[in-house]
Amino acid sequence: MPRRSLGQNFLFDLNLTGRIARSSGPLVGVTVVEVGPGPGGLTRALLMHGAAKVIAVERDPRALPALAEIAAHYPGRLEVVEADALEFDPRPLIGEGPARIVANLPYNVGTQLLTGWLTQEAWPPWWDSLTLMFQREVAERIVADESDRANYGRLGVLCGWRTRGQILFDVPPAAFVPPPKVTSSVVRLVPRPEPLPCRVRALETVTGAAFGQRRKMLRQSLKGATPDPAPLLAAAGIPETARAEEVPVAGFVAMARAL
Ligand SMILES: C[S@@+](CC[C@H](N)C(=O)[O-])C[C@H]1O[C@@H](n2cnc3c(N)ncnc32)[C@H](O)[C@@H]1O
Repeated sequence: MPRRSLGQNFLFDLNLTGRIARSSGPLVGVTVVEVGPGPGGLTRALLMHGAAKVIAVERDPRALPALAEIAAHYPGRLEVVEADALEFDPRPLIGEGPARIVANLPYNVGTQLLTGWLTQEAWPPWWDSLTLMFQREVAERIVADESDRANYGRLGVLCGWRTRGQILFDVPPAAFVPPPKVTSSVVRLVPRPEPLPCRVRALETVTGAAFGQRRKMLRQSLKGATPDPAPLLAAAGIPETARAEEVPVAGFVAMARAL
């Protein structure tokens, strides 16, 4: 029985799992880290489409027998780790060559995992792309910039700072077992090789304050980050009367650098 508390909505449609696997980019020679393989529909597709190795990190031990069966079909290419992906670092298991992350993520921890992958200090990161399934509304927040004020926020700034992202396609609830309440979307994010330098912490402080009171002018909302926001705004060339949702990613980075 799928467990709601673990965000278990499984995919069995071979066309769909194949489409997700292929949309991550050419797989031959690539090591894929898959979070939450569950019974292994997407895992199997990644292996069928040529991934050199899949490191599958699953928290639910009930999925292990099905994954062991897949591993037996692809000797030496599937490594299953029973762990909480929020705490597990796959890097020691990755050998030479390109690595990437592909996952139909558990919705309850999806954004937390994404934030973890985007906030590591070392950049470019160890992965060459992220191909991830989210609820449609979360996907829209991930790719939003200031031209999409309804969805632009902390997540959009973080993703836009370090990656280029796009929504590839939607997946209807009926494609999952059991069906979730909302439409899902597959998002692909590719690291920017040289994002504007700034400290992750400073950026999080600035965006937290600015979007925490998004209807207020920045000269007010940024008091959550610094007692006197005026010099910060001047250094970044942003009017004191601007609101968070009007400021492009580069503006937030400039403020974080001045903090
Ligand atoms: C949305 S299901 C996707 C399953 C499978 N990839 C598929 O597409 O059919 C999410 C999976 O993530 C697992 N999971 C939930 N929380 C996890 C965590 N913190 N670490 C690792 N796996 C987790 C669940 O047990 C479940 O198998």
